[in-house]
Amino acid sequence: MISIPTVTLNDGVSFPQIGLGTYNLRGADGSDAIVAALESGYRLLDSAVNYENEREVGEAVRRSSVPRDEILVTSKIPGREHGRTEAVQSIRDSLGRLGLERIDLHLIHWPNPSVGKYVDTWRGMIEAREQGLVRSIGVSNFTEEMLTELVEATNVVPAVNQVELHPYFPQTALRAFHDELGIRTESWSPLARRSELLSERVIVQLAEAHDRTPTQIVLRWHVELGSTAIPKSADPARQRENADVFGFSLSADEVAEISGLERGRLWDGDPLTHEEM
Ligand SMILES: NC(=O)C1=CN([C@@H]2O[C@H](COP(=O)(O)OP(=O)(O)OC[C@H]3O[C@@H](n4cnc5c(N)ncnc54)[C@H](OP(=O)(O)O)[C@@H]3O)[C@@H](O)[C@H]2O)C=CC1
Ligand SMILES: O=C(O)C(=O)[C@@H](O)[C@H](O)C(=O)CO
Repeated sequence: MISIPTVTLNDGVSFPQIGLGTYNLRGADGSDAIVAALESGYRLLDSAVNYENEREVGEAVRRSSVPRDEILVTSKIPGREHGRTEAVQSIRDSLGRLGLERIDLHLIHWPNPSVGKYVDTWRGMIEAREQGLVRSIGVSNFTEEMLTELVEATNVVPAVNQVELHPYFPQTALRAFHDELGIRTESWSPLARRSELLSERVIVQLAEAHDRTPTQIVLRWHVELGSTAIPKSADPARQRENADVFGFSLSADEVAEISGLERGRLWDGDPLTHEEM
């Protein structure tokens, strides 16, 4: 079994350096895939109300041989459930679907600035944490300005900001801001959804030099940046490949070479304009 090292979040919780994305893992196959990941060493699962797979995630947690306390389950509040009381209710509903007594990390999925309720939603998340419904609270797709607004309004710094991050979009400025505030960066679509990234010359050459796969080079780059990547794979062998990135390292020059692939967001996911309900 692979042992995935952890870091400590700003609320004292131990947080794995690699987790499993679960977007599109649904039904019996989805649940089997999540069990396989837990059995091979994954301890962090990333779900959301909008993935419509909280039942499968909860079932996988119960079916696996891993003790519940060792697993961190993440879910996210969708845009249509923004607001202070709505957030608490959304979390209760997620708990019901998951069949769990506590969610380990809960995030605001998208800020949806035109709706104007993310600060109230954050207040609801703080209440949910006080009520013991969730352990850690954080956000996703938040900009520097939005993070500042949350902290100024509530004095509570999110534990995590989960954002689009891969070698085509390294998020250098936002990561530096996270470091200043003590927010853990989490990378969504860390493999750029298996686009041409994995056949980029620099990635293939580094894979040959380190006797690793291109995917492992990309995921080790996330580790070197200090961001928790949550690659999604339905395949147990690829899940193991993705988690097995702690037996080698990349030099600062190699990290910089990979970051040189920067060209911007791959999808239309600018949180100032992209909204999801
Ligand atoms: N907060 C947010 O707004 C967002 C959050 N997310 C989260 O981030 C997670 C990961 O992002 P996602 O968009 O799924 O994309 P990823 O970058 O994780 O890429 C997933 C794709 O890569 C393939 N893949 C995985 N491992 C390998 C491998 N070793 N070799 C070759 N191909 C591989 C998968 O196929 P296969 O399954 O067949 O292995 C799948 O097609 C999501 O599942 C979700 O949990 C994603 C988007 C937005
Ligand atoms: O996967 C997620 O968490 C999302 O927010 C997705 O909706 C993502 O933005 C997407 O797949 C857009 O096509």
